[in-house]
Amino acid sequence: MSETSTHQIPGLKQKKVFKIIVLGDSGVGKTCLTYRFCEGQFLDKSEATIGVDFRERNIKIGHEDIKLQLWDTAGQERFRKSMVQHYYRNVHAVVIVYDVTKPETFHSIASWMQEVESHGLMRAPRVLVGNKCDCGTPESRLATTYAQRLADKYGMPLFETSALLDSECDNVESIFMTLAHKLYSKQPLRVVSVEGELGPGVVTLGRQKRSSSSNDSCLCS
Ligand SMILES: Nc1nc2c(ncn2[C@@H]2O[C@H](COP(=O)(O)OP(=O)(O)OP(=O)(O)O)[C@@H](O)[C@H]2O)c(=O)[nH]1
Repeated sequence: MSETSTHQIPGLKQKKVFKIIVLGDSGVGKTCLTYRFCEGQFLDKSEATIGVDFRERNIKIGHEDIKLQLWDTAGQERFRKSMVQHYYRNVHAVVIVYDVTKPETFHSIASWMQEVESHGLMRAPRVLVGNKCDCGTPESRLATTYAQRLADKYGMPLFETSALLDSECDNVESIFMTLAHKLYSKQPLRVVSVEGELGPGVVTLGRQKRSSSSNDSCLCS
């Protein structure tokens, strides 16, 4: 987990910043979830992330202003490559996402956990998210009890949701707010200066169009 550091520039307002990385196979909906949380709507034309996308949202906990930085990482190995070291620098919390209609994305969780562990983040707050609950039938979706067992094994809360449905907005909110509250209660954490300025080591490489025939996309409602 991230070390505490403070960058103080006289005269500038200081704000606590929590860096949260979002991991999971390609196409599970990481970008749409982070977009839903930061922009309050579904991202209609999501494209495969290259490297990492960066979004942030200011929240309030009690009377304190907090900035949540969400690092939406590429699920495709070829788009991750040497970027991985950047993702894991100064991370405070981790979100691991799978697609409830694609068991293979659930089975990948073990290897995502290994990656998290190899970067020394086993003690960082983590949550597991089953996305695309609007897709398929209850029978075709991965059973909650099954997912809950794995979440329990790794000691992380499970959220099942949909980035697509407006009615699930509060649920998406809970994912990140749960982490924010956990992090806040463990202060002190990294403090950075300057509204809206990205810190060092922040890299955004843009996005690649997701082809409409790509079988890792899903808009089934
Ligand atoms: N039905 C449905 N489709 C979704 C949902 N979330 C995302 N999608 C679709 O799933 C596809 C992939 O979404 P992304 O958010 O780009 O997936 P990602 O995990 O960021 O993918 P990478 O950037 O390749 O790692 C897109 O076509 C989205 O429109 C959801 O909750 N429900």
